[in-house]
Amino acid sequence: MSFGDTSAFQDGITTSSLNVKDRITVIGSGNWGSVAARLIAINTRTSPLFHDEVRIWVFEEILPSGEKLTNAINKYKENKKYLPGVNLGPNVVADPDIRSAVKDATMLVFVTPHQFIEGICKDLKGKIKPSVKGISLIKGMEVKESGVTLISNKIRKSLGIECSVLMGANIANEIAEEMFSEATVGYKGNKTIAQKWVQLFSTPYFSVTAVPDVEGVEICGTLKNVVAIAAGLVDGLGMGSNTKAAIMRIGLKEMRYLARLLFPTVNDTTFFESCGVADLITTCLGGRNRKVAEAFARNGGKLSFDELEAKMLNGQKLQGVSTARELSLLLNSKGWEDSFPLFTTVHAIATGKVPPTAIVEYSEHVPDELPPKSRKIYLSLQSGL
Ligand SMILES: NC(=O)c1ccc[n+]([C@@H]2O[C@H](COP(=O)([O-])OP(=O)(O)OC[C@H]3O[C@@H](n4cnc5c(N)ncnc54)[C@H](O)[C@@H]3O)[C@@H](O)[C@H]2O)c1
Ligand SMILES: O=P(O)(O)OC[C@H](O)CO
Repeated sequence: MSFGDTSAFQDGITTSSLNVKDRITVIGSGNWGSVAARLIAINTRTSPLFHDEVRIWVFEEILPSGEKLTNAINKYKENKKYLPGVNLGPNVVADPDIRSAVKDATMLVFVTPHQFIEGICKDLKGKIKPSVKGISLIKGMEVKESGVTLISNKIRKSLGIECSVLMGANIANEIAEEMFSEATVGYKGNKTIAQKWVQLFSTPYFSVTAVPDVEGVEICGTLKNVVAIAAGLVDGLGMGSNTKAAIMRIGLKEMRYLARLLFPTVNDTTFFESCGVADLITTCLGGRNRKVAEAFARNGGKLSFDELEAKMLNGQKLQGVSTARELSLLLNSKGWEDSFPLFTTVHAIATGKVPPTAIVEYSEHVPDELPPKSRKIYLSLQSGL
């Protein structure tokens, strides 16, 4: 049975075989969170596997109209701030209280900017039954002195629940407009729950496939945001398609190399799923990281990424700049900087240590093994750092 073929699931998972209907809560109501809730709500309205209602936890804020975002979502069935003009579905119910939002949920969908997951896990610790299943749509990671923690692993460890991931070439606004897209579920061990996630998300225009490589899927989604910053910089510098293609190729190579250093079990074939090369392409062509990086380069770095994010994204958050910072901590602590010139240069540019033009001023070489520390890889940072 093909995992992407949802019709076949009627044989695998039925209400009679499980005998319970799952209740879904989406944790996060930004741009992608709202679209994810909309996709899920389409399926819960029709599938006997799920309760009709989809709860969505909202980080409360006041709209320019003076209304609370939560009240506005419940009244208009629309997220006027993060997904204006799109009906979320009659069965989407917003709740600003995270503990009440997850009460009775059996399946939790985590979809917030990655910097907020620590606080969310603290709020939920001890409140979630171990039988609850989680899935993370969050593209990011946590780097501390103790090492790298992927967000799904943080959720697993903090809340003591199973956690899959869903990543892919998924610019949320396009999926809201029902343009055909693909996504990849990454799972560990439990195939049955992966099938259920596929069923929860799949629609005729959203084709989901599952692979047993949770780290591979998640690290692709996380690292491509840094490559998208590099792609936006070359756009802002007025360079052409060849340059951008070169950036994407080098970025993909660094993604693969780092993925294998951190998680040796990562499967090469994962890079050919939607979460890999397809997400890299769409983000470098049409994503927010690309867009803000282009503006950064056009301004010659005079406005910071934080300033541009606030000015251009109306509350939406970039993940690429913080991921570049986290990568820099990691690469520095491991002595791996020379092997990742693109990742390293993006961080140096974002922090103003070198100008945006530095993105094309290195000679690329990514060896198969860790290189000797003395190897000089790129030109710009020899003088810049
Ligand atoms: N937007 C996309 O096209 C897209 C597609 C695929 C994956 N993703 C990933 O999904 C994740 C969520 O992205 P998004 O687009 O839904 O969000 P977003 O960029 O629209 O972020 C804004 C969200 O952050 C919330 N927020 C602000 N301050 C907060 C706080 N202190 N605590 C908790 N929440 C707070 C806001 O209320 C809002 O819901 C990210 O990891 C992103 O990379 C996004
Ligand atoms: O808009 P971005 O750059 O955050 O990218 C959005 C998605 O991750 C694309 O799959």
